[in-house]
Amino acid sequence: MGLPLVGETLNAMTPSYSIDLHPFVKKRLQKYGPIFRTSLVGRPIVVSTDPEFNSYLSQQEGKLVELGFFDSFAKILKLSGEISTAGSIIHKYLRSITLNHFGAETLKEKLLPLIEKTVVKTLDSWSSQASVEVKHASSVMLLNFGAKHTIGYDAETSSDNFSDKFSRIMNSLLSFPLNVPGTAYHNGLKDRDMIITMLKDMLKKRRMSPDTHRGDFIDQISSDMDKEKFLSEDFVVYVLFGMLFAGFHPISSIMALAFSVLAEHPAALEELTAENEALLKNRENPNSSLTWDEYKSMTFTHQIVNETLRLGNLGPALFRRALKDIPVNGFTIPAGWTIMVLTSALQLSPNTFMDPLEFNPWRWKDLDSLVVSKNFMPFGRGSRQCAGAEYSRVFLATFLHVLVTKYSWKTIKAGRIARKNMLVLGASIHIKLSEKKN
Ligand code: HEM
Repeated sequence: MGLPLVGETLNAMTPSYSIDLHPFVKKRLQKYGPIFRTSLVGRPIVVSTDPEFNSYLSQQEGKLVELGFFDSFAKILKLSGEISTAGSIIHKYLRSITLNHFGAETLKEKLLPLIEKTVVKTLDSWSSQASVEVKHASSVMLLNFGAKHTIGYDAETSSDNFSDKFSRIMNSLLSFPLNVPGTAYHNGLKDRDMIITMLKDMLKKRRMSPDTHRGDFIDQISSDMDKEKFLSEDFVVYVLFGMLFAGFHPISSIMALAFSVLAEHPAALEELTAENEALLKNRENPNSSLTWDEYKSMTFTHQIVNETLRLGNLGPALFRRALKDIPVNGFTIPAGWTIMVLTSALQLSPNTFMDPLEFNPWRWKDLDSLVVSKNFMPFGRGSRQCAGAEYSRVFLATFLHVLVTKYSWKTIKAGRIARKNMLVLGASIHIKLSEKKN
């Protein structure tokens, strides 16, 4: 359990320059086996990489476990107890409103061409720059797109610069939770408060002019405030904040990682390009937008997305809180403890994925779907599975589609892949993008 108060936090936060599981986890798995305990940021925690126990827990939402967070995360992101219980009215509401605005139907009917347009415009601007830092530049694209469809934010006319503020909040999540002026954590809290104030103002404006229907997320949630008691002003603002936050960091990290792995695997890049160029060749009008059927048919592109999600392990753990004492393998997880379900250990397990650290998109052709469902869960599983999963997949596939059909790139500065701490992947890579000559 490490030292009093800090526990083993400092070990877990040490950066590691490999795509592999963080050494903090690896060492303890070797020493103690697939379930071990530790103490991080002041909390006693059980870490589980045991597929059977993890699978059992996923069926115990609301019975033995509920959503649990580190206190420091919860404080920055203003996560509240109200969303912890799976299946509660609040959880169901949040799930349904997210799917309503970012789920498969909306993607198919409305968002896909808008995503393509945004990617085309963004890559066009990247191609005029001498060097682009992919992680940051794609975060800006994703945040601005997500904010437009969540709160009607217009990055071109607004002076608020959401993307810089959110990047700083992200950094504060990676820092030691010391709330003293000058620290990244303190600055993150300040940026969060500024954004919360802006969101409050936006919500007030929408509430004052209910007739100007824009059909976005904030429109729906502000009109639902008249029907649902739990939608207080504070709660709605934190939901809006959470939606904006969810929409940029993981997808942009996967985009940065994709540039790295594709540059190192020319055969994969070649097959990806051939698949996407074939889509254009088979169209009556090569300039028409990507259709839903085309998106669904991009088999190899989906394999690239899966393999990058597997290696990237962007949601490397699910956090739960034990509601009761939970017996496991002759031990007891005491009620109130946090349980970290380490899905990343499964995604990098040689038992399922041969040579697990190898980027091998072809492996997905032969993997059994049942094995995949138990061992590959970048978006979680069960009743809490990510409501933005399809949106993320569509964004990633569309991004790759436009990238490889229109552009080639040179790596200017190879990003060192790093796990910035045991939970977060960093992959800063600088590229020069050039339009392909036909
Ligand atoms: C690559 C991108 C993403 C990854 C890897 C990811 C990962 C996850 C994971 C692992 C969970 C389950 C958490 C748990 O069980 O404790 C989750 C839940 C969730 N995600 Fe995502 N996410 C991504 C993008 C998004 C986006 C873009 C949105 C919004 C548009 C979003 C909205 C949500 C919501 C609302 C939930 C809660 C679902 C529920 O409790 O029913 N996510 N995400």
